[in-house]
Amino acid sequence: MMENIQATLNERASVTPNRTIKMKTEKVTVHYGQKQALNGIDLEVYERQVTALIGPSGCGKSTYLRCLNRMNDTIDAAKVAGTILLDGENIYDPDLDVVELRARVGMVFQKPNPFPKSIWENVAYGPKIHGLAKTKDELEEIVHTSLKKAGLYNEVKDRLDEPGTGLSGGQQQRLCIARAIAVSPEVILMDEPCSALDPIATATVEELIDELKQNYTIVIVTHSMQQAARVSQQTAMFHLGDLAEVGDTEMMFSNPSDKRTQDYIMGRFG
Ligand SMILES: Nc1ncnc2c1ncn2[C@@H]1O[C@H](COP(=O)(O)OP(=O)(O)OP(=O)(O)O)[C@@H](O)[C@H]1O
Repeated sequence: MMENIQATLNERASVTPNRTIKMKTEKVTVHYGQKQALNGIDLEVYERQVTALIGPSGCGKSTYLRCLNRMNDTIDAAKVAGTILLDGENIYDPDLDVVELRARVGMVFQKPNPFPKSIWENVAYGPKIHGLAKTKDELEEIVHTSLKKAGLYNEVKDRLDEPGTGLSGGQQQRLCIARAIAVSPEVILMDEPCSALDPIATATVEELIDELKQNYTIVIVTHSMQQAARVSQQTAMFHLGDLAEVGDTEMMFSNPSDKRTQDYIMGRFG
């Protein structure tokens, strides 16, 4: 396992780290009723980089991800406390519109979830409700560009009026990525985006994530150590609601300092 991850790291082109902070959380806690799921998370997410959240099942990765665009607000039992900043601005500021926030910080889920509408409508819906296009031509342009950026255009350009749900799983996930891109997000949150995909579709989505980081800040929850090593520049290891360790992905996998990270990467638990 470790040799494979090391080989993956060696294959990666070396990247100059960008240390512009896009999002920052301070002392973030989440309770579901009486149960505390996050115990005070301090983490910085860097602009135009991929941050991977790893850790054993139930450690709070998805809960943390949902903090970043206030998706926990949609769960009645969830109570979030602490500070969450986007470009230095508190995302709970009363002046900040939550619908606007979720356009700036988009989300792609584990299971591809296209709307039961045409491929075109799936992508056009967001720009329409956010009033991003003044004319039909502009809307058309956004749909085409988003599908291209999601690496799906060539496969669907002749059937844009067919249902999104008729695509393969991997295509559906790229359609969901196109839908997220269509509203010009700054950050894209991905919750195990490849877990329902086969290895070939997974490789396509991973390549896409690598390209997307040129324009977007990405935070991805993954159970796959290989995937974290392949796609991310920063890795955050969660354990029982704590942030066990965070650092440069290469450093985390080659020389983790926390025993919990070592054990997890070596496959001793989780
Ligand atoms: N809607 C909810 N209501 C109550 N408890 C929840 C809810 N969502 C998550 N939890 C609890 O919070 C803790 C963290 O869950 P979370 O889903 O964030 O972990 P995770 O690391 O993403 O897990 P997995 O890798 O299995 O998806 C778990 O104990 C879980 O049972």
